[in-house]
Formats: sequence, C-alpha cells, structure tokens
Amino acid sequence: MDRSQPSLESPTLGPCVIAPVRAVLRLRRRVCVLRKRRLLQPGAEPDGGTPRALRPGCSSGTLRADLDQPRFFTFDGLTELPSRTPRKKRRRSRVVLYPETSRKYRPRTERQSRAQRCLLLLVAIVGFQVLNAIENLDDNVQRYDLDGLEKALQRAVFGQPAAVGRIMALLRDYLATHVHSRPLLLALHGPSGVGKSHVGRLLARHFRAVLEDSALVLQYHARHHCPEPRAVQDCRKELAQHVTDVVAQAEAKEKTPLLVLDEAELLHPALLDELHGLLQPQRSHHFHNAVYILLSSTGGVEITRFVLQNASRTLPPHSSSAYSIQAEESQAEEELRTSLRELLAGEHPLWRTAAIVPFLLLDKRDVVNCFREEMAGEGFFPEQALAERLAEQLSYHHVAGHEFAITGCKQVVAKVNLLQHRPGRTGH
Ligand SMILES: Nc1ncnc2c1ncn2[C@@H]1O[C@H](COP(=O)(O)OP(=O)(O)OP(=O)(O)O)[C@@H](O)[C@H]1O
Repeated sequence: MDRSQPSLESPTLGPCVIAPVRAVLRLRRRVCVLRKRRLLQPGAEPDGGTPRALRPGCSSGTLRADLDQPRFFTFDGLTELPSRTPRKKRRRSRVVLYPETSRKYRPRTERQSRAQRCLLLLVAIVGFQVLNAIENLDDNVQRYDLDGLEKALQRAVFGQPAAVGRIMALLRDYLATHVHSRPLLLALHGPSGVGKSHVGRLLARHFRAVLEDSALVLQYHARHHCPEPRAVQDCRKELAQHVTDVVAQAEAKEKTPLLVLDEAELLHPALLDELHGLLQPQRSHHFHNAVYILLSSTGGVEITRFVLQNASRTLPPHSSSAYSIQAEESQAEEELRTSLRELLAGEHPLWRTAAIVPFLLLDKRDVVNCFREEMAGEGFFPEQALAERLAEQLSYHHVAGHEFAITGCKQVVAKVNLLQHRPGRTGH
C-alpha cells in the first residue's frame, strides 16, 4: 500500500464506514493515475520540461523515473500548444479629485438618446394637434360645406369654370381659419348676362342654408336699397348699419357672414367710401371676419375685348394641345386681372384690396344650356331643339369660329316666359 494513503485497519472503524472510504480511495488513486498519464503525454507541459506538481495524495514515483530519462526537443506538438486565454483586464476605478468648493459628481457626456428625440417629435405632434383643434380647420370647411357649394356652382353656372375655380379657391383659403386680420373681398366683374348676379344668388342661398340663419347673409342691391331720389347720406348710414348688424350677429354666433353687394357700379362713391372705411384694419375685428362680394359690370368692355382677342386660342377642352393652351390662357387671365385691378383702383381704392374675378363671355352652347335650365325651372320639357331655336334668336360676336353671346343669358328668362303665352305649350 502507498504510504501517503491513510491506513484503514483501525479496529474502531466499522464495516459501514470502511466500504465508502475504500471506494473514495480507489477513485482518488484512479484520478492520480489519469493525471500522471496526462502529464506524460507529449505537449502536456507547455513550459517544455518542468512537470506540474502533483496533487497531494498522488504518488510521483513513476513520473520522476520517466522525467529522469533524457528528453529531446522536437517541433511535434508545438502546434498543439494550448492557446492562452487572454486575461480580462480589470478596470480599476479611477479616483477623481474634485475641488473642495464645487459639487462632487462626475461630468456627464451630453448624448441625445433616441427616446429623447421621439419624445420631442411626440410633443411637436401634440402641439400641432392642439393648434389644429383651436383653429378648427376641418370643422370650418365642413361647416360651410364648400365641396357641396363647388358642386352646386359647377352644375348651375355655365361657361365660367375659371371664375368658379377661383371663387372656390379663395373661399376655401379664407374659411379654413376662423380668426382673420382682414376680410375676404371678392370682386366679380364681367359684361351683362354672364352670371355674376346668378353666382351671387347661389352663394347667398348656400350660406343661408349652412349658417342656418338668414340674418347672417346680406344681399344689397344698389337700385333697390338706394333708389335715385334718396339722400346719399341716409343710404350711407343705412348701409353701415346693415353691415354692422350682420357682422355683430355673426360674431356672437362665431360664424362668418356673407355680404353681397350687387350692381356695385351703381353705388354712390359715398357708399363705397363707407364700405372701404368699414374694412380698414383699425376697425373692430368683427368686420374682418366676413366675406364681402361686389358684383359689377365695370370692366365688362375690357373683358369682352380680351375674350374676342384670345378667341383663336380657345380650343375644345379635349384637343391634343389643350394643356399648353390652358397654360397660355391662365397667363392671359392673370394679365387680364392685373389690368382690371389697375382700372378699378382708379375708380375707387376699395378695389385695391379686392380679389378680382373676371366673368368671360358665354358662347352659344352655354346660352343653349341656359335656355334648357330656365325651361326646366319653369315647368317646360328642356327640349334641346327648342333651346337651340331660342338661342338662335340672340345676337353673337362671330370670331375665329366661335359665337359669343353679346348679352349672355340675360334675355333667357324673358324668352322662356314668352313660351308660357304660346298656344299649345309643351309642358311636363
Ligand atoms: N353663366 C351662367 N350660367 C347659368 N345661367 C346664367 C349664366 N349667366 C346668366 N345666366 C342666367 O341669366 C340670368 C341673368 O344673368 P345674371 O343676372 O347673372 O347676369 P349678370 O352677369 O349679373 O348681368 P348684369 O351685370 O347685367 O346684372 C340669370 O338669372 C341666369 O338665369
């Protein structure tokens, strides 16, 4: 038996202790043998010679005997050298010295985290939503049902797509917000019978319906409200009172009123002065939160000349060169608006701040449509042939293959009325 191993021949130890101790010793011996074998394998000693110390309890006799033999260096097994696992460098905590007088915490590096950026974005979105809610942008557009108005105008007004488009764009822009620093002043100009009053009436009807209060819509007719013998000063006071009442009521109800002044060319300069004064920036904001529409035939001659001069440019809308012609047309219309503004500003300063909307001449096809519409409205069957025959009775400018009605649809109502007195009328 190996000396290093304890003796188990003690009389005091019972058989129940001896058996497990023996097993342990056997295992230990086996482990020692295995260790020795490993140490003797080539390449098991990375330092090239000195064997590692055996654990206590393992006999090193055989190993020593082997080690006493001369050994030769070979390159075999060099490749099998176990790679050293790099030790992790432990970071020592640095001692930071702070001056006695200052606060003691480490300087922090300023780094914007993603979360911070997201938070900023969220705050911006919420802010925008709040602003949007305050302004009630969507509500306002829905309240005035501008889509419905656009459809109604497109359906009922013939031959004025540019004018309708411009009116709608200006209304949309203005009614998108509730608080305004200046009013919307639209000036609809054109020759007689092209639909200015017609549009004024359609707008008034629409606003009465959406505002649910007819007191918030004023329709002022120069000839009706201020006929010739009346004193101008009375008319002036009356106009001021009308406008003040309407805008005050609208302000109380937080709505935008509509004021339509028809036949503006017949308004006395004193009335124009009064209106101009009401719209000045120093006046109460009630006057600014309103849509004013001036209808006038001033500039009709210039518009007629413009249409006749540009008639050769007007092509059917689906022709191949329609787009380039449309661009030319819009540029020409811009020039027309500029020249009209100059003309009107010379008449009265009120027009300087107005958005000018020219109404162009109607052609024969539009007049036929006017007849059909009027016939249907009066209870007649809107027969195309009859409408064409009636349209033939009107006078036209003949230019570049076009026929432009000299008086537009002005005489349509009267001619359809005559049908009622004809024997054998064709009604529904
Ligand atoms: N573009 C149009 N579309 C549909 N109907 C029209 C159009 N223009 C005129 N009408 C019809 O002709 C009638 C007379 O037109 P309106 O009173 O609008 O002319 P106006 O341009 O105001 O002329 P004026 O300057 O002489 O008052 C209208 O009641 C309408 O029925």
